[in-house]
Amino acid sequence: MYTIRKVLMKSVEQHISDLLGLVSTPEATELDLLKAQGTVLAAPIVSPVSLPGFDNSAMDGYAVHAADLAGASAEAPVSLPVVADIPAGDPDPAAIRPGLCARIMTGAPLPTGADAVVPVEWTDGGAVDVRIDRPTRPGSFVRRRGEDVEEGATVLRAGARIGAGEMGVLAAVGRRSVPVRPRPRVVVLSTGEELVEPGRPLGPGQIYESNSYMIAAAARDEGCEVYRHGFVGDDPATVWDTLEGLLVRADVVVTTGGVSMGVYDVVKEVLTRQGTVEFTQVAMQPGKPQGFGTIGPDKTPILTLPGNPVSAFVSFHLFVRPVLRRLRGLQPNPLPSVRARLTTPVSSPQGRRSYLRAVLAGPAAGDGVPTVAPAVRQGSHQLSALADANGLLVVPEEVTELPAGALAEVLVLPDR
Ligand SMILES: Nc1nc2c(c(=O)[nH]1)N[C@H]1C(S)=C(S)[C@@H](COP(=O)(O)OP(=O)(O)OC[C@H]3O[C@@H](n4cnc5c(N)ncnc54)[C@H](O)[C@@H]3O)O[C@H]1N2
Ligand code: MOO
Ligand SMILES: [Mg+2]
Repeated sequence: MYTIRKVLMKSVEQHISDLLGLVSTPEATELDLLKAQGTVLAAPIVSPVSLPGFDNSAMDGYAVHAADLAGASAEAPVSLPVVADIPAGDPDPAAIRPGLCARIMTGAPLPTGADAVVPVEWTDGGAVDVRIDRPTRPGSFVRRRGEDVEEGATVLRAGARIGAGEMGVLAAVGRRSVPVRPRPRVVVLSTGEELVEPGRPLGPGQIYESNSYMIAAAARDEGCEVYRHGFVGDDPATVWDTLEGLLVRADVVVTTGGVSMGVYDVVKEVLTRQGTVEFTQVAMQPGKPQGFGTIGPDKTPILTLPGNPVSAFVSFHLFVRPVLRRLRGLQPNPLPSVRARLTTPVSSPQGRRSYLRAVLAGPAAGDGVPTVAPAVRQGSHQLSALADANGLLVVPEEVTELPAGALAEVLVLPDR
């Protein structure tokens, strides 16, 4: 028997705010630098060293007293005796007296006395005596101690995401490990009796399971540690037992399928009984049926996404992503958005905000406005256009038609 209930749909914003109520940013943990990529700093990083740590040469050349080269020119080069060779890593180069110079390599400590470096290209390259054909100034091609980072300076703020640049800075100031928010552990489970693991033969009425792969990939792109359990059929006891068994691995559980109005919509059935998960309809397309709450003794947050693949994809980017960002220690910002000009007209249901898969491209006209081409196939089951889409075109609730040439908001999907 169907139980039919008219539900007032809630707004996308309200749903996001309800979901964010489920999670808070966890305690810090210390991670080895190599394992910290993609995590978020829990405390500012103060440098215990200066960068550079000592005055050193910016060029391969000669360490000189600038005053010795006054008046040097191509016609009247100055010749200086070369009294030392200073490679990078030289622990204690001898002082250079006026009238003398030393060969010096990039990164090598500037010897006491010398106040400038002359690049080898400005000389005859001599090893015993060197002829230099132009003057220089004190400080020329010298990298000063502390000119990049002063000892005691804050080099990274709390909340910074550790990417390649941050990694470089951390290593450069000598950090071996860093205090970060632990990577959220995301368990992904799909449901549906019709599903078959890719690679196996398909029977009549069956389809390949794709949601768990897609959602797991999206969560990994968000810096999470993902356990993709795959899928279970539509048996309520199996669904519950599987979920319960997975809780030890999860900071958050994401399911797909079984949340709509069907008599086999098992996720809704099982979790409604638990009483801690709420099922609702959001005024959007795709992605209308949504569920959220907590399960198990530790009140693990669970987000139940609709089973249609495109609905699950859009739900991830709108709803799961901000939750994961908060767990990671980032601001739970929505996807960035741009205004773009539509290449073809689109239509959208009254009262629901549409998110259409689209391809954003550079401006076609001289007005500098990017263009947005909505995919032709927009059904919630038609996932082919997901492969090319780099944006989600937003059509507001009250708008049912947008003509070609109209300006529209486009959410920018993360780079892959
Ligand atoms: N009478 C109504 N029927 C439906 C409504 C409604 O309001 N009234 N809503 C529709 C909308 S909108 C959506 S979205 C779907 C949501 O469905 P469920 O979350 O219950 O998901 P299922 O029924 O399990 O599956 C829907 C669809 O997606 C395919 N699917 C499911 N899981 C996967 C997977 N892991 N990989 C690939 N494909 C999957 C499944 O085979 C179905 O075709 O409900 C509408 N119905
Ligand atoms: O809302 Mo469903 O997610 O349109 O296909
Ligand atoms: Mg269903």
